[in-house]
Amino acid sequence: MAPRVLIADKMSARAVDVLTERGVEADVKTGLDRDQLIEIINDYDGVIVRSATKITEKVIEASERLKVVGRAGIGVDNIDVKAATAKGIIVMNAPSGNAITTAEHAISMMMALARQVPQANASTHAGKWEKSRFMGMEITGKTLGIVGCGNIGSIVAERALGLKMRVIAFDPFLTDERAVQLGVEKVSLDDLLARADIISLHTPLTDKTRGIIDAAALAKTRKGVRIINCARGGLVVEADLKAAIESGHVAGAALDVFEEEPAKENVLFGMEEVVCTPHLGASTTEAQENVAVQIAEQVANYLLHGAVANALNMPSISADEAPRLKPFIKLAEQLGSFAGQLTESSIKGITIEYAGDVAEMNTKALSSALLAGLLAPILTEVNMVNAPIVAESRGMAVDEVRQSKRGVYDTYIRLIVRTERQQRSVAGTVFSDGKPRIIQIKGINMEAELGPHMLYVTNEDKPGFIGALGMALGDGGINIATFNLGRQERGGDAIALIEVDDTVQPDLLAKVRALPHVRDAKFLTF
Ligand SMILES: NC(=O)C1=CN([C@@H]2O[C@H](COP(=O)(O)OP(=O)(O)OC[C@H]3O[C@@H](n4cnc5c(N)ncnc54)[C@H](O)[C@@H]3O)[C@@H](O)[C@H]2O)C=CC1
Ligand SMILES: O=C(O)C(=O)COP(=O)(O)O
Repeated sequence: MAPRVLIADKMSARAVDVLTERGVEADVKTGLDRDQLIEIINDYDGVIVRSATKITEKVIEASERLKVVGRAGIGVDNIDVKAATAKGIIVMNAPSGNAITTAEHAISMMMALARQVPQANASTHAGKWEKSRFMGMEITGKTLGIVGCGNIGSIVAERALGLKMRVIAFDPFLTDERAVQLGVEKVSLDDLLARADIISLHTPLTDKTRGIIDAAALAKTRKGVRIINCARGGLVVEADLKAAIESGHVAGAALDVFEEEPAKENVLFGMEEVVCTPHLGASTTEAQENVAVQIAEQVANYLLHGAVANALNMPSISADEAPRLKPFIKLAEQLGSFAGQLTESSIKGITIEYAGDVAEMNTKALSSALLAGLLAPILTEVNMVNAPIVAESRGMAVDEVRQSKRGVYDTYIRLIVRTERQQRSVAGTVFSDGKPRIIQIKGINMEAELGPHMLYVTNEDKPGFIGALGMALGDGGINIATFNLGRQERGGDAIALIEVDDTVQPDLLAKVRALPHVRDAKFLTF
């Protein structure tokens, strides 16, 4: 059955074209309220939104089928990424398609502020010809302070330098090299506030950036400063900005985004010094086409091929590597699951060894799959998306080791699990048939393919064990599909990994455990 995607906000029709061309069913239903969305969300494998539709925890909770939320744009503050992660739903955005357009809007806003274009326009249309009322500010030689010098902030910086401005930037993650490359001066926030003639905000809205321009920050700015916000409402405390404009300290502000959107009312509305647009930053034909195509391609690639790009809660897997990675993801999951089902005490830490070709693959994705397999038997609601966070929150140390080929196998993954009581290891490989095999357990070599029902027996290598086990299973009505044996040395520790056709019930398992030479027996499912 073809995957189905809901397009819940108005966007370029190219999104539908791209999805349908690739064999994904697309429905466009915009303007749904929360309850309407909850009612239909179960009909879809994916949903694509812009900033209007809120993908809240309630929507996520209601969705049993949803696998991916796509954002046709950058900011994902309308999506509960945490709730999606917990449920294994990938959240992806289109991080570059509207950056230029948004940067251009910030520059337009700066020009509009400097020359009071909107006010002069309204006045002229009204037939007033107020030539002496609109005295502007020349931009050349002025200092632009950019808060948040990422994708958009960098483009604004480049454009502003072209306008012969001096550009200073505050961004804790901006490297010295990047600042030099861009031609901006890296400064502290206080320095920026003290020196900038114009301040333009380009950070996401986070706990750290919320209210970054408040009364205290404004008090540190130069008299006559102008503020531009084309990032997110909430970065500027609107009431504080209003007060600073009224006092004459701030000369003007240009706002594309507001604390509450859609902004039908706002404390800043009606102020002569304030230029507003209704969240138009990304609204050009070019940008809208870019983000619609990009997100539709990403969502389709994920639903059809398991390729992951620009996800906020999952390592990337390219469309090229997805098919090659697939059997190794299965192997990693199986290794994790095998160890997880055997582990009875809390896991202190694990080491994942990637040897040979697999060491050159996307080990981040493989480790996520392995952790999901490992934690799934212990915890509910764990998956490849949230497993690394779950492991971290449980204080589980995860070490990755990459090494060149060792031993007879070209490539293999070995998992070592350390619990309070013991250390356990299991290794596997993928054969040329694309099927994963377990090749070593506790250092004992074997070659076993895991089926849905497996019996794992540890025993002493003594004559009679195999016959007794076969009899016990036969008496219990259990058919053996495959039988894999391995031992440390003659007469030493031995293991048997047996695929059976049905569930081995606890009473039969107890009988197997009671057989001579058996140390332990576990029934495992995959
Ligand atoms: N008005 C509109 O229509 C649009 C608004 N946006 C918004 O623009 C914002 C920036 O987008 P991008 O440049 O693509 O994001 P980005 O992630 O490339 O850049 C954000 C930058 O902010 C920096 N940053 C994070 N915390 C900071 C802090 N506490 N102080 C200073 N800098 C900090 C980061 O290091 C990063 O360099 C986002 O909030 C996005 O939602 C994006 C597109 C359209
Ligand atoms: O991409 C972003 O972050 C934006 O803010 C653009 O929002 P929009 O898609 O125009 O509702």
